[in-house]
Amino acid sequence: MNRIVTEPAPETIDTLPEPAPNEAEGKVTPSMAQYIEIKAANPDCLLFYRMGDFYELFFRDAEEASRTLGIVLTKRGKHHGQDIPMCGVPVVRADEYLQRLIAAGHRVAVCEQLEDPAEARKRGSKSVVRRDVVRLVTPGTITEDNLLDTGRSNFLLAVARSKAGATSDDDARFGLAWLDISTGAFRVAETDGRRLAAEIARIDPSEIVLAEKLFDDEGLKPLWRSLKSATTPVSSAFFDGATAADRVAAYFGVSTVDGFGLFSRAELAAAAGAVAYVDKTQLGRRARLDIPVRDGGTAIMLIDAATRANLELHRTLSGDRRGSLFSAIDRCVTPAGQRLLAERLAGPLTEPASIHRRLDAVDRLIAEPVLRGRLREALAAAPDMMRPLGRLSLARGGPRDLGAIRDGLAAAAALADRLARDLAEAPDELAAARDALLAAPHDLGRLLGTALKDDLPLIRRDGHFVREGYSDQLDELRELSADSRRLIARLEADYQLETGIKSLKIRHNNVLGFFVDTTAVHGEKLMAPPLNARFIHRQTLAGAVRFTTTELSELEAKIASAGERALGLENQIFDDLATRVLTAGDAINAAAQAIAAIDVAAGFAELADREGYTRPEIDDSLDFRIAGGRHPVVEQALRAGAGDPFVANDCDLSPFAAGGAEAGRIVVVTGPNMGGKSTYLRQNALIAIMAQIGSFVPAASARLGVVDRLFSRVGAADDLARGRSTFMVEMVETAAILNQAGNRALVILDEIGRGTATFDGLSIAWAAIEHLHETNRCRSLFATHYHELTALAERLPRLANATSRVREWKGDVVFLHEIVPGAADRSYGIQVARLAGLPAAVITRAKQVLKQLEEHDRKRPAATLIDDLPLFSALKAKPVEPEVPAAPPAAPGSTEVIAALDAIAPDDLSPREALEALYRLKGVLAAARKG
Ligand SMILES: Nc1ncnc2c1ncn2[C@@H]1O[C@H](COP(=O)(O)OP(=O)(O)OP(=O)(O)O)[C@@H](O)[C@H]1O
Repeated sequence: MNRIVTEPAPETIDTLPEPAPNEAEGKVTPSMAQYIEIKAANPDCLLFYRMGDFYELFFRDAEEASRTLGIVLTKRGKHHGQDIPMCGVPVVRADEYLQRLIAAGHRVAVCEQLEDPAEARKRGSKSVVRRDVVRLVTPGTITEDNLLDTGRSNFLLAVARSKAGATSDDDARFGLAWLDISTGAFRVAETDGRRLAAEIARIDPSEIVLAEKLFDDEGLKPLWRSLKSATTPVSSAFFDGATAADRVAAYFGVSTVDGFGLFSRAELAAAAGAVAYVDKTQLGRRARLDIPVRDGGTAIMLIDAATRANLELHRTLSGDRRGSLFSAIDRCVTPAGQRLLAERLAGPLTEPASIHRRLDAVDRLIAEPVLRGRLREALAAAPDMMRPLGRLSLARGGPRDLGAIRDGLAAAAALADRLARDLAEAPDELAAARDALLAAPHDLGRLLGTALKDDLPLIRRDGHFVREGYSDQLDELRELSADSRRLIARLEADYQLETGIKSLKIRHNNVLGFFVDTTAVHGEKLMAPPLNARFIHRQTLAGAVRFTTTELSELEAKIASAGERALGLENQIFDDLATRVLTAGDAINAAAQAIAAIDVAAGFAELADREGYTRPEIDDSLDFRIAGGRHPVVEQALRAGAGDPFVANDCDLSPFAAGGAEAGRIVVVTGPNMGGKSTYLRQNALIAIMAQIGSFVPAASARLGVVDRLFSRVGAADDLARGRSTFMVEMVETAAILNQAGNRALVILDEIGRGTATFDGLSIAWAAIEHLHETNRCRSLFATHYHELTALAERLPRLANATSRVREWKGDVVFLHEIVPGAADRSYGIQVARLAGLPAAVITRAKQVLKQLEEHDRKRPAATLIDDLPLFSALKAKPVEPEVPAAPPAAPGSTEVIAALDAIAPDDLSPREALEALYRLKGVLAAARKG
């Protein structure tokens, strides 16, 4: 790392670990003692130790940071005879380095100088500049824009467990409290052990805090380990149930939390843990938080982590936003809108009325394209107000944050005006947003408009952000310093005249202040009488000599004092404006949320209009009838690529009279590789999600009974970190589905069982379908290459087959991507392999092998196999008991052999007859195998 030091370092007495003579004997210098003390108080953080213009890191911290950041590791002095490793980052670029450290999973304690080094010097030459940690930077508690993703909330989640009355871990109640200190959002919910993982996946926190005991709990360790979020164990005292309510009340400055609504013990404990952790990391600075609200809980579609990942809701499996459902449906123009959309996508609703409330707003904005265009224009001019508000509450805000509130309030006024004027009989959601915008503190917006300049600096330290005309006093001081500058210019002209040196200049730098600058030749003249009476020598450089004069020093003092007073005044004005903003914080936040809600509704309307989506019909039934459905992401990708149209497909999983009103259909989809099976499965799941977040859907029509839980088992990936092979992961996910799906769930299973030997896989797939049909009784889509499974439709009344059509043309396959009723007989795997470029020799050989295998297979077709299965003989007679596990497929011929064995009475046989019986048995088996 390059360091250019142009001036003496401001801190001279406190240059930490300079080698001191006594260190060799094991003693430490006062500055080292200070470092060690602060580091000891923050053992789990990298310590950013402020020294002048740098944050320095020492010892192991330095080694760790230099590795993570790729910056040079140097050494500075000795400690107990050993070199002290050191590295540093410039304060001006600290954010960038912090971001990388946080992303790499570190926590950073920022230790600042709390006084001017000159102050410390006054206490004696040995004294050390006072320093302390002012903030812990952790993944869940950041507020800076460049550390955050603008379109994503940054949640800190606190998890508390209450075992009261529970008999097992699954029964234990878990309190969840999650907050985003950058926006103030604060929610709580309660869940049980079974739903905990799915809830955490929905919240998608950046950091989780929990009591050490919970962190070390053997039963929960696999869950913590599986999470991407940083997990931070803290003392159990953070979650102490006895003081939780008081702690939360104290944070909000109220005497009781009763006014916030009813919270369970577990929820309160979690909320207390969350605010205690905020206090700990912000070191007493009070982050502005909304009053905690109980989250929808049961009114939200539960989607587990694997399903979220597989369906690529927020990001693709490779971690990109591009290619995800989010990016396909995001037409928001504000960061707050994007965050709200991401949150809605994470938790689709399950109450038809709430869904329709959102759909009504979208519907109306589709019907009013001119108004929508105007609203979106106004929205685009609205900066994020939530995060600036968060920073101001933590005294971390700058002039641009005040500017964002000013511009945000102006946009809020324009939006409110537009809605009030142009939208008669507004649907509920838009009416509520309009009212929140009307109630925003518009006077304050106007005040900020008169107080702040148009273009604002990032930091307040150097002033220059208050507009002329706002404060008479400030204007006077500015005038004074402008006057003084004019005086200096006049002085320069006078000196040139007096000395006859035309090149004489008055200049300024930070070390000398104002000075008279001449060349070396002219310098001689000024140092000689009579001019030396006026010009006092300050500095001689290679080509220049510098002087000062009494008038110049006086003027400088005047300018400095006017500048200092002006700066002081600007800072006072800043504090005053920031206080006013914080006082109106709740109303500003409500307006910011209203802006986000309008943005999402208008974005959905834009999306539906441009993409030809329709309004889904949603109710409490178990229907699932989609006509002309499309995959929102693939459709857009095809259009952006070769421009191919997406082939729309129907899907009907609705119950029907003969199948029982309380159970949906299962559709088994077979068809060639590349035929569009996976796309079809996913598109139907995505349509359900889109409908339930309140969006129109890519279909000609869609009638859906709400889905309360969505499961998917698609794609295959191993999880070596958790010691699970691909097949094991598949089975764990399948087990979760079969154990948990109720009749309101939607289940998407893609190629179950393909990760193992054919018969094992087929048997598992088989049994899974039966279980879904008989026990889970939920709406399901099942894609498979086991064509044998299509025969199940004859026996399971609510099972239907669908297949993806292909056309064969001169030995090639053409994929039509049409999903039609019926079953496929082949997979065309070899044709697809040829398209993929497998060597011709391999293709030819594969065809030979396939032919032989098919001939062999013809001798025992699938139907015979099914008839052989004891389960199916039983099924014909009476329905299967749900709990009875399906029997595996029997080996061909076993029934006949068993019957023949049954007929033998060994005690009645001579040895010769026994031998003959054995030959007979072998004969029966051979005959059965031949078919
Ligand atoms: N309805 C459709 N309209 C147009 N193109 C489609 C459609 N469905 C799928 N495709 C295209 O076909 C490709 C293959 O689809 P998909 O992966 O769904 O096939 P699959 O049947 O699941 O294949 P495999 O059995 O090999 O997994 C997709 O990447 C997509 O580009």
